[in-house]
Amino acid sequence: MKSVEVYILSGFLGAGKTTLLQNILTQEKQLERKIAVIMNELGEVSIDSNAIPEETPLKELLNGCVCCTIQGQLEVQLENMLREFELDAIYIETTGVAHPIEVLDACMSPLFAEKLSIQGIITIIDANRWKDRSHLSIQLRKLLIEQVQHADIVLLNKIDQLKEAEQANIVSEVQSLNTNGKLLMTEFANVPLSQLRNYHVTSKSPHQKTHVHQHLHMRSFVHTFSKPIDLDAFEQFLKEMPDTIYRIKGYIRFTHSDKPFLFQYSYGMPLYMKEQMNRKNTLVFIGENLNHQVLETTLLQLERHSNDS
Ligand SMILES: Nc1nc2c(ncn2[C@@H]2O[C@H](COP(=O)(O)OP(=O)(O)OP(=O)(O)O)[C@@H](O)[C@H]2O)c(=O)[nH]1
Repeated sequence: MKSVEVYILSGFLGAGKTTLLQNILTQEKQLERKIAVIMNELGEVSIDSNAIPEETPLKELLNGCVCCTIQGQLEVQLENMLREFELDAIYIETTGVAHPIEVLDACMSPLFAEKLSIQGIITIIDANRWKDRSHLSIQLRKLLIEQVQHADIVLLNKIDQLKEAEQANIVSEVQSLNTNGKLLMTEFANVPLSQLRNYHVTSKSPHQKTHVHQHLHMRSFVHTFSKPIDLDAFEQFLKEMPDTIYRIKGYIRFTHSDKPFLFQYSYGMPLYMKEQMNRKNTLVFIGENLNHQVLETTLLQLERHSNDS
């Protein structure tokens, strides 16, 4: 029986893991390979799963991080995948705060020794965030560095947002942290599959098994609006919200349009994309030390204010 290739996609919140996965799936489809995806999200709802084509087998691990609280569930899902489908490869998209080595550990269970062939860890970095990482907490900086150090391939993404001189600096920083890995620079995670395949896991140096999240207090918060929101008021909310909210994603309906929008926010940058399908107006917030009560009250006020006439 041939073994199924496994790729682990790692990288901080909003770095471009889902964008990368979409690019990969398009290319894999052209090669007519049978692919499955395992997606792990910190929150209780998954927004990214809508980005995966319907014909691709998908298992979701929600409401916890695969590298600690739900490691056992990853093993179960891998087993289910192998039982249910004839596959060429499985891509595992980890949460933005996962420690890739612990995800690797879960895949290396003796249960799968003959069935899985672990191809490696692909870490994607948001080049801008990397440049400004001194603004992050020590724990987050440490996590970013470890995601780079343990990667077999590092994609330095969002280089469209960097000046050329900055690129050279970041390249040498990343190379000095990971001398064995391969470094590629990307825009919108655009990379030929041939550059990502045929990489085998190098022996990993031991790492301190710190449960980063316990120190980070990284939390997710989900809110569903029942009515449309005023765009200006929403943008004002984004400006005023705590800067420890690193990531927002979901669907939102505005008063000026009858179509919902897919909303993405990472590292201060909002992005709105009109959706054709009807979606529940649910946003997922991910951040450190989120005060759920304050956030809930503010969002309810925003909804009331948007609908006062
Ligand atoms: N300007 C720019 N934006 C990008 C690039 N790559 C991705 N993005 C945008 O960055 C945002 C986050 O990208 P995702 O692919 O969802 O990031 P992610 O790592 O899957 O995010 P999480 O799952 O929340 O951790 C989206 O709005 C993307 O369109 C890039 O190279 N340049």
